[in-house]
Amino acid sequence: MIDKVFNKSITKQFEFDEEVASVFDDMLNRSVPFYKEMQRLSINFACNFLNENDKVYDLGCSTASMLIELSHHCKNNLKLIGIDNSAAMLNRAAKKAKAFGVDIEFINADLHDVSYDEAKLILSNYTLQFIRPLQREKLVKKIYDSLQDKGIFIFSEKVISSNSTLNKQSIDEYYEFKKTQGYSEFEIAQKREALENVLIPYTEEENKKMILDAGFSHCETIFKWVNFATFIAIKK
Ligand SMILES: C[S@@+](CC[C@H](N)C(=O)[O-])C[C@H]1O[C@@H](n2cnc3c(N)ncnc32)[C@H](O)[C@@H]1O
Ligand SMILES: O=C(O)C(=O)C[C@]1(C(=O)O)C=C[C@@H](O)C=C1
Repeated sequence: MIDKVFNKSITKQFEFDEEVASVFDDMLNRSVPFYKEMQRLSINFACNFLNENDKVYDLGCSTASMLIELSHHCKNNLKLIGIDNSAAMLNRAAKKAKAFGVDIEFINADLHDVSYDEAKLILSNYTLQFIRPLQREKLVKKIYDSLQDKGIFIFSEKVISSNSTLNKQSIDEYYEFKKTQGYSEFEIAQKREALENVLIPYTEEENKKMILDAGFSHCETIFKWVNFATFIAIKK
């Protein structure tokens, strides 16, 4: 279904509710520049590290697009677990996984309340940005603690620039991108307002610092388009 959520005046902050879930795949494809390329690259990097029966978690899995793609491209059999606190998203995720014949365990819970034991790979795309900063640092520490030695954390985030001029130019560039994807200026403005204080982006440097502070030995940007970045972090 086509995303028309912000075609009307907003009455509340952005939420991953039934209305958003029902159009979410279209929303992400049209709102995140190079979303498919980010998936392709993340999966190629991830597969190099994965062995038979490794456990893979996707934190904030939404409709399970990433886990389904991963299962199609990795030659090894994997234990796939998707976690999300939106029941509306997980309903769709379960139907999609069934339709694609992919075995995924879904957990409907807050990311703070479940353990990701013995993970070889943890994925989290555009989700940490929705976690309050103090909680975010704690969650990243938990991710680090849950990973096996030599485990990998791949995550994507909307990012800001610490340079205010470049930051403004980046936002303008992003809104131009949204227009090319068919969103009107009204829709763009409505969504911007709904996301205020809900989506809290860090700079690329802040993201890397948070990762290294949690104990990871290495963190690298594997993809970036203006204000969207994908990182890979390695546990020694
Ligand atoms: C932008 S979406 C993620 C997109 C998805 N990773 C993908 O690439 O298709 C963020 C997801 O995180 C979930 N989420 C946000 N905060 C959460 C929390 N505290 N616990 C569990 N899930 C959360 C939302 O319900 C939503 O489905
Ligand atoms: O910042 C925006 O306006 C966006 O649309 C980006 C973004 C994201 O980065 O997650 C925000 C909310 C939706 O989950 C889809 C895309």
